Amino acid sequence: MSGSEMGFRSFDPESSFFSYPTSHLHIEELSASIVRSHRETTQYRPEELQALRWKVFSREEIHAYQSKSVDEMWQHCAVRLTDAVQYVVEFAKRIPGFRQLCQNDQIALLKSGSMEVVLVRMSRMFNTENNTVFFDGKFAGTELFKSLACGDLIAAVFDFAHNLCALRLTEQQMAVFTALVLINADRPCLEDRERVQKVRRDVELALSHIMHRDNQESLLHKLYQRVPVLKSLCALHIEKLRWFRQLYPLTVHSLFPPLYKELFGSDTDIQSLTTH
Ligand SMILES: O=C(C1CCS(=O)(=O)CC1)N1CC[C@](c2ccc(OCc3ccccc3)cc2)(S(=O)(=O)c2ccc(F)cc2)C1
Repeated sequence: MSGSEMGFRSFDPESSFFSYPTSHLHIEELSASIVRSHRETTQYRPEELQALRWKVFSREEIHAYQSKSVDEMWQHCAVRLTDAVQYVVEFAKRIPGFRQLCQNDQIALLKSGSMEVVLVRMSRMFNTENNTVFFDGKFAGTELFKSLACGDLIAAVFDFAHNLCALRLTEQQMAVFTALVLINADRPCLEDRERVQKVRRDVELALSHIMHRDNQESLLHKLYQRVPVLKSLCALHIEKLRWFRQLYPLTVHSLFPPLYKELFGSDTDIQSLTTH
């Protein structure tokens, strides 16, 4: 092992956090740990999705979804989104660097990043050949979501999933990319931004390492280009939620999952994430 691969730890008296040139071994271990966490916290494995790929909704089934009321369909998607977010919370908690952050910063990163990770994970569930996404056990096109009355959000969600799916990331690349989406030192309300940046730097090294190993470094800039689109998608979701909440305040208040309201509602403090 060369000197740089050994990586020498130097204790930084100012902080309890070792500041060391990241060793090659540390990055390999971090990548493996993130991939393992991803595998343990995705609701469907790639081979399962492959098998389901052509299982599409019938015209009658699509009609049934389109006949749902706006509030019923919104509630349905809110419940599914909350389910998916809970898997993202579990994924985050299993990322070595994430666990070492203070509780408030873990919550701040999840509040601003969990939806983005769901949207990235959604691209695994996308079929670019017929522009459908896995939903409620089968693959659905945008027309199925008509009763949500937010066609621009759905079109943008599908567009993002299609473009990312077309990059054909491996599960390992997807895993480390979602960790990078989550661990972002520019998020609002972070107490120890520097510490988040240190963890992020290692995840960035892990992603470069994996893309280099797979001979796909050309994908890196395409991946980084997708990040601002994620941000705009989440802003559009919040805007639509505000519109929906004005029309159906009681549905949001009494029928939406508490975690959904805490994450995406007005700035209420997040109880359920801390009790996890
Ligand atoms: O794909 C997942 C999961 C990803 C992680 S996983 O492990 O692969 C299991 C599946 N999703 C989980 C939830 C899903 C979701 C995606 C975006 C979304 O945007 C915000 C929103 C909220 C309320 C109304 C409209 C839009 C809400 C839910 S979904 O419901 O399937 C859904 C899908 C498409 C669509 F056009 C609208 C909803 C995507």
